[in-house]
Amino acid sequence: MASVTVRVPAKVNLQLAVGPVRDDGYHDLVNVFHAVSLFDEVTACEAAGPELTVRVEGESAGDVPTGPDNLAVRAAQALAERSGRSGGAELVIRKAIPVAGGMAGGSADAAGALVACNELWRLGLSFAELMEIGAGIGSDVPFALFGGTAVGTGRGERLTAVPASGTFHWVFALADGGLSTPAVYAECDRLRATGEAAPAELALSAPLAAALRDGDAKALGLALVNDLQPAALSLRPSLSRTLDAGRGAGALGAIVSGSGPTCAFLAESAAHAAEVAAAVETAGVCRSAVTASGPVRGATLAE
Ligand SMILES: C[C@](O)(CO)[C@H](O)COP(=O)(O)OP(=O)(O)OC[C@H]1O[C@@H](n2ccc(N)nc2=O)[C@H](O)[C@@H]1O
Ligand SMILES: Nc1ncnc2c1ncn2[C@@H]1O[C@H](COP(=O)(O)OP(=O)(O)OP(=O)(O)O)[C@@H](O)[C@H]1O
Repeated sequence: MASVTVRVPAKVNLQLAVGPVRDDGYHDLVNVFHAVSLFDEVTACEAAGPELTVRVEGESAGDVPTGPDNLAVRAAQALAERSGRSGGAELVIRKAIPVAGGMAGGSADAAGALVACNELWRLGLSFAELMEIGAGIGSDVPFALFGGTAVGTGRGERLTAVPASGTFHWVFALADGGLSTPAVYAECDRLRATGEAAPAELALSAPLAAALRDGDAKALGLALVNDLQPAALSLRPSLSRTLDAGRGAGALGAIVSGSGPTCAFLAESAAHAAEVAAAVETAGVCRSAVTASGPVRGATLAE
């Protein structure tokens, strides 16, 4: 039976500037996404009937819904509706991206399902059409298709590539349990309403853009900024110990990834990343630590 497999990267946010809450409940952002080499794999298999089913494999499979709420199923459903084809497929997700970890794992699976089903069903939709359908599923989905390093405006779905040179080496400290993205945005609003946090300027950071252009990891480490970090720390105070452990191990930058609770550390080299990972694991401040590099391509058909 025919099947198509797509590999999709996780993201870390290098700059996450969050504006005031909008009437539709979303926040306007200046969101610099960076795709890293931590991948989920989505396989779409031909099915006999018109049903869309999903199976999830991997350590954290138990935390992922396997019904119509699964973001990969929702994406395949939206693709079927948009193309007028009543699609049937069995989706298999091999999960390596932490669930509810601030690394857009669910969005990656949605992007993977769009690319895989577009191919399996021979729909021939364009990249731009897949991006548009993806934006209807979640704000982070278009970037999982786009990949590389890019700035997202609006709610994060309007993307422009950001020039970057070289490879950056990362460590991700994975936490036990996740954080809810809406809850972290709501906490950010609350902290601002009480004066405990100040709203950011919605502009691409010039030092960050220069560091990316020059491939300067030291400068990039200093320029990392996440407006959701105070909110994630407020909801999960123990993350400050995780960040401190990475800084203590000589990381060039330490930041909560998106809405958290994963913490991201920038290292000087692959060897330095392995040292930082070992140090944060030994400090006992995370479930485990993994190394990765970026930027990498967005959702890509496997050979
Ligand atoms: C934190 C980030 O991961 C950074 O890239 C994203 O902004 C979140 O993107 P996502 O998980 O794809 O989020 P969505 O599924 O679009 O929205 C989930 C919820 O997050 C909040 N949300 C999301 C994006 C945004 N620009 N403003 C928001 O306030 C809203 O409460 C929304 O109901
Ligand atoms: N395929 C999927 N993989 C992971 N979670 C999924 C999936 N489909 C639905 N979900 C639900 O979405 C919630 C958020 O999952 P996800 O892993 O995308 O969070 P996240 O990485 O914090 O997202 P983001 O960084 O985009 O805010 C999970 O708690 C889970 O219930």
